[in-house]
Amino acid sequence: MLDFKIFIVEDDKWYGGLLHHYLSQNPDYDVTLFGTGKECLAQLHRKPDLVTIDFGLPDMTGEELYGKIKQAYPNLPVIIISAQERITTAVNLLKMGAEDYLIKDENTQQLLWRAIIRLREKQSLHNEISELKAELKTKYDYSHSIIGKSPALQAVFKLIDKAAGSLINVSIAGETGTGKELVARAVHYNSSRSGHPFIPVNMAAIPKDLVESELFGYEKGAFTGALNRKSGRFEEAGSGTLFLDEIGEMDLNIQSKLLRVLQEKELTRLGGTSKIKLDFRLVVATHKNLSEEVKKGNFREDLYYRIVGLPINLPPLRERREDILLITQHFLTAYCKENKIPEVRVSPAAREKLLDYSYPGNVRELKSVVELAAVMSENNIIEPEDITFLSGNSQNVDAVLNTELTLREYTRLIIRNYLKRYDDNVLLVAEKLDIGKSTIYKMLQTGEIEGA
Ligand SMILES: Nc1ncnc2c1ncn2[C@@H]1O[C@H](COP(=O)(O)OP(=O)(O)OP(=O)(O)O)[C@@H](O)[C@H]1O
Repeated sequence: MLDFKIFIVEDDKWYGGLLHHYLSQNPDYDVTLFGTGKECLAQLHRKPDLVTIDFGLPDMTGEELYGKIKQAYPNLPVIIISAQERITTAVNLLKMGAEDYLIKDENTQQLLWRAIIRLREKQSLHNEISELKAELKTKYDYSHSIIGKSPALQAVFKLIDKAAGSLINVSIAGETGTGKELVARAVHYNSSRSGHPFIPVNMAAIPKDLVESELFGYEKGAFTGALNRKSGRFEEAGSGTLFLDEIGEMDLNIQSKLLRVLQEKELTRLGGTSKIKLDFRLVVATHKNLSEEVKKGNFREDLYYRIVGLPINLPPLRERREDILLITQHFLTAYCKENKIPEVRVSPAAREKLLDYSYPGNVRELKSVVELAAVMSENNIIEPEDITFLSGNSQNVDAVLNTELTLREYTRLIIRNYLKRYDDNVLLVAEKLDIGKSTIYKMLQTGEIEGA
C-alpha cells in the first residue's frame, strides 16, 4: 500500500512530538512535523494526504492557515486541533469544509487516529465510486459498440443523444438484426436513469397466455401454479428503462392494459388489490411499420400515439454498405481476441463478396458470417470461399454442409444461431432443438458459444 502522508503543524514541540510518535506507529503513515504555518505551506508541494493544524500558531491563526491550504489544494483534508473549545470557530471551519475539529486533551491522539481511519475509508469508497463511474462510462460509450460511419447511422447517433438527454418515450424501428436493442441500451445507459435497471422484454418470445403475468406480476394463489408472489417486468424496471421489443406482436387485449398502465403510472398484480406505483421510462422496438398496423386494426391508435415518442429508424445494412467492412473488422477483432488467435485479415476479393450481399438478417447475420469465415480461413486470411451466407435457401444450406465442419462445430453454429434468433432464451432454444438446457449453459459457461 502507498504511504499516507500526514503533515502535523504544532508549535508546542512536546505535544507535536507526541502526535508524531503516536501516528508513526502505523508503518503506512509518513508523518512530518512543522512548528509554523509558513514551514508547512512551503512544503505543500509534497502533496500530503492530510494536514492537522493547531489553532493557535505563532505566525498565523489556524483559520488563516486553513484558508491558504484550501486555496492551494481545495481537496486536501484538514483536521483542526484546538486548545479550547471555540464552538463558533469550529462550526465555521467545519462549514468551510474542514475534515474534523478536535479539542486538545488526553483523548486527542486516539480521536485523531480514528478520524484518519474514517478519512481513509471515505477516500477509498470515493475512489471506488469514481472508478466504477469511469468504467460505466467507457462500457456504454456506444461509439465502441455501435459501429458505423454511414450518414444514416450518424443521424441515429444524434437521435440517441437527444433521447438520452430527455425522458421522452422512444420507439425504434428496423428490420431484425439492425441493432435495435443496442440502440435501446445506448439510450438507457447514457440517460439520467443509467443507475437503474434496463429491463428488456421480447414480446415475441413470451407465450401468449404468460404475457400478462410476466408483465404485471402476480400474487400468491392468483392462478394454479402461482405458489409465491412475483413482481412483473413493469415493476422490475423501477426507475430504469423498460424495453419492449417486438411491441407489434402484442395482442390487443394486452395493448389496452399497457395503455392503462402508461396513463395511470400504476398497476395491480394479477390476483392482487393494492396499486403499485410505477416510474419506468419506456423504449419500444418493432420490425413492423406500426402506423400500418394501426391502419390494419392490429395496433391501437391511442397506444401508438402514447409510445411513439421520439422515433428512431434503423436502416437495413444493405442501405448502408459503407458500414459493412467496418463492422466486419469489429467482429473479427473481437472474435480473434476472444479465441486468443492471431489477427485474421480479409482478402480484397473476400471484401468484394461481403459487400455484394444483401444481408436479410442484417448485422446479426454479418456477425455469424464473419465468425464462420474466421473459422474456415487458412493462414489467417479470409478468402471468398471461406464466406458462406446463411440466410435460408437450400443452396445456402448445401454451402454450410459443404464446409466440412466437425459435428461439434456444427452444433456450436446451430446453437449460437438459435440463441440469437430467440434472444438468448436458453430454455426456448433447448426446447426447439430438443436438447438439455444444461448442454447450452455449459457451452455458454466455458465460452465455447457466446450469447448475443
Ligand atoms: N452497428 C453495429 N455495430 C456493431 N454491432 C452491431 C451493430 N448493430 C447490431 N450489432 C450486433 O448485431 C446483433 C443484433 O443486434 P440487436 O439484437 O440489437 O438487433 P435487433 O434489431 O434488436 O434484432 P431483433 O429485431 O431480431 O431483436 C447484436 O450482436 C449486436 O451487438
